[in-house]
Amino acid sequence: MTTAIEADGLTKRYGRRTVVDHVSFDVPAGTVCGLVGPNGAGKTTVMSMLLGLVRPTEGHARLLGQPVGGRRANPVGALIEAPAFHAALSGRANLTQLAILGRHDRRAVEATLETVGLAERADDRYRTYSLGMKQRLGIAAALLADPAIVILDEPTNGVDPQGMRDIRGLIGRIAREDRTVLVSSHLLAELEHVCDHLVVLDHGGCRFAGPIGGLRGERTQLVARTTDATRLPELLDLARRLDPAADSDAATASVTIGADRPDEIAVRWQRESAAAGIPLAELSQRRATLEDSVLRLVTPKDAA
Ligand SMILES: Nc1ncnc2c1ncn2[C@@H]1O[C@H](COP(=O)(O)OP(=O)(O)OP(=O)(O)O)[C@@H](O)[C@H]1O
Repeated sequence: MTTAIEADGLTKRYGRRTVVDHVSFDVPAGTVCGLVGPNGAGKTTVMSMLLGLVRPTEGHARLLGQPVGGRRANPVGALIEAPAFHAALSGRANLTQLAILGRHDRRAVEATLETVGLAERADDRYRTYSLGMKQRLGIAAALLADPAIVILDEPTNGVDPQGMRDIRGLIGRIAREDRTVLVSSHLLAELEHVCDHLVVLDHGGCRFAGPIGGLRGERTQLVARTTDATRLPELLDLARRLDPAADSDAATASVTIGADRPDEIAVRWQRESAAAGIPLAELSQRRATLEDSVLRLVTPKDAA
């Protein structure tokens, strides 16, 4: 399988601060890869290095085998930060200007307007567009040169739920056109249904990189509910002996733990709760969601 994006030890320091720390990952051609992590994790900086906009302090990147920042232009289109369009011009006029400036085929304007679902509103002024439409026009601009790789930085940021769904659908369509998409978000739930691959960043470091199946449903969780909410702290103490990352939820008087061997852990937990005299109403198993799995990889805010 061809590798579309190759990050090899990418590192960025600003003064003494390391904001991206030896990040390495490969994205196979034709896949959608999500780049996720909390605010400030380093997503934009990694994307900027892949685009040659920021020079790595160490490490290097290749796009379809070509070094980033080398002599040959990289086959990449991007939406990074807010797209800069002329408010008084229509979507079509804005794209046409960009096509002229970039010496792209003018027919690409109509094709990309279709792809991003803006053909019907193409003659309306940019300033009348919703945030979701503005982002889609930004994606259209990224597609003008017919790039093999598309890099989108937080394209759904601030967009309403319908707009988000439109953008997710669009990302799927772009990938089906045989392109590789790298898309970032601090909200995994937004991306999990469109991504094949995932790169998880936290405090500049790479916590996971690979096919999403490697994370999804990796662990089972046990949820125990007590009928006596005053005993919840004790139940949590017991749970933390089995899984230091166990967490409690006061609203449901329940405690959740991750368990690789759920049956064995359930028996132990039941026995120890009974010995401590904590009444359990329910002990159930559920598959950890992808978000649960990713949250386990990133440092909680209060521990940062
Ligand atoms: N030019 C710069 N000079 C100094 N520090 C910078 C610069 N650019 C980014 N940083 C810092 O690097 C860290 C990572 O920033 P980056 O924008 O890459 O994170 P992010 O994951 O994209 O965050 P967000 O989700 O908030 O956009 C932040 O702490 C940021 O303040």
